Amino acid sequence: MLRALLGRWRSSLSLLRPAHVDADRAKIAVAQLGHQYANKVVALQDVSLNVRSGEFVCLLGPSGCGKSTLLYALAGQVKPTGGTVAIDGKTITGPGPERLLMFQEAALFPWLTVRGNITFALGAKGVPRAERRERADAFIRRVQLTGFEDTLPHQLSGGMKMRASLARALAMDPTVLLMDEPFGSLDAQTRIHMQELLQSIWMRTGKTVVFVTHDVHEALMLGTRVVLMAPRPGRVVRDLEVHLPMPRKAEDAGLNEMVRHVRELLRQVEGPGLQEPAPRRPPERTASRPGLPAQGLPRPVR
Ligand SMILES: Nc1ncnc2c1ncn2[C@@H]1O[C@H](COP(=O)(O)OP(=O)(O)OP(=O)(O)O)[C@@H](O)[C@H]1O
Repeated sequence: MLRALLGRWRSSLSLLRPAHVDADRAKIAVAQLGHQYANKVVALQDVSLNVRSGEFVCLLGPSGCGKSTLLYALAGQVKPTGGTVAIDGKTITGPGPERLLMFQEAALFPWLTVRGNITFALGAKGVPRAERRERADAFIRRVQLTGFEDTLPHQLSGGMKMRASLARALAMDPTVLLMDEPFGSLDAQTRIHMQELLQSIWMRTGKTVVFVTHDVHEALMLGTRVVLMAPRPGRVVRDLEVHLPMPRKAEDAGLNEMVRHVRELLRQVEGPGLQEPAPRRPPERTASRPGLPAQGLPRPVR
């Protein structure tokens, strides 16, 4: 019995392997990235990370380890103080239409319906008026919101708002989707539902996704790769490929064994001196978020 359990544990952990991706084969190539904020906090130090096209990479780590700073540097919203980010071999200098950033807030225009939010975004992208409605409805179907096309955001639940936001993001057709704890404010059940939905959409569309989370289970449920980060200074400490088959189920035994193992790895890399809470963010960072219909639109440079 014990031998069987040990065997199963070993076999699921063998599905977690160090990642090695050459920069010249990468969709996203991050090289020796560093970022120091004006208050001298070193949010990132010497971060190098290569992401293949079509990978689902989860940035995982405790509060303050620089996950969001790295994500915003990929979006071109943070100008790093050192190093480079290249997309398809071209160094980025700011935001671009091939990358789209999604936040925890759904950021829908409150006066527009679900369909209206999407057709507005399609209009901004230059899609002809005649095509917008049909395309919007196709994405509404994809996120399972059929029947809510004419509903205003305040009439939707948190999960439904997030689905509408995801439909709008997909309608913009970026090749890279950058997601900053998008399901962080949802209840546990809705969160699992959203994870399953996102996974099935990712499997069909093959988008490159970089997804920030501090939830180990979420990272292993979704990621083909998990990048473990540690704070002060923010850095990458492990880069692991997850070879668990997809689609994954939240209660899958192999997944949950892996979760326990990665939690232990995180405990080791965090160390005793890192348990103190991270300094609070300055107010301007969050103040601009509520109600900000800002998918893909410039956010303040931090
Ligand atoms: N605008 C800013 N000005 C100064 N320091 C900042 C700013 N934004 C973040 N920081 C600091 O940079 C470090 C990394 O922050 P970041 O938000 O990137 O970490 P994180 O891992 O995403 O944290 P969390 O999980 O809490 O969102 C932290 O110490 C944070 O206090």
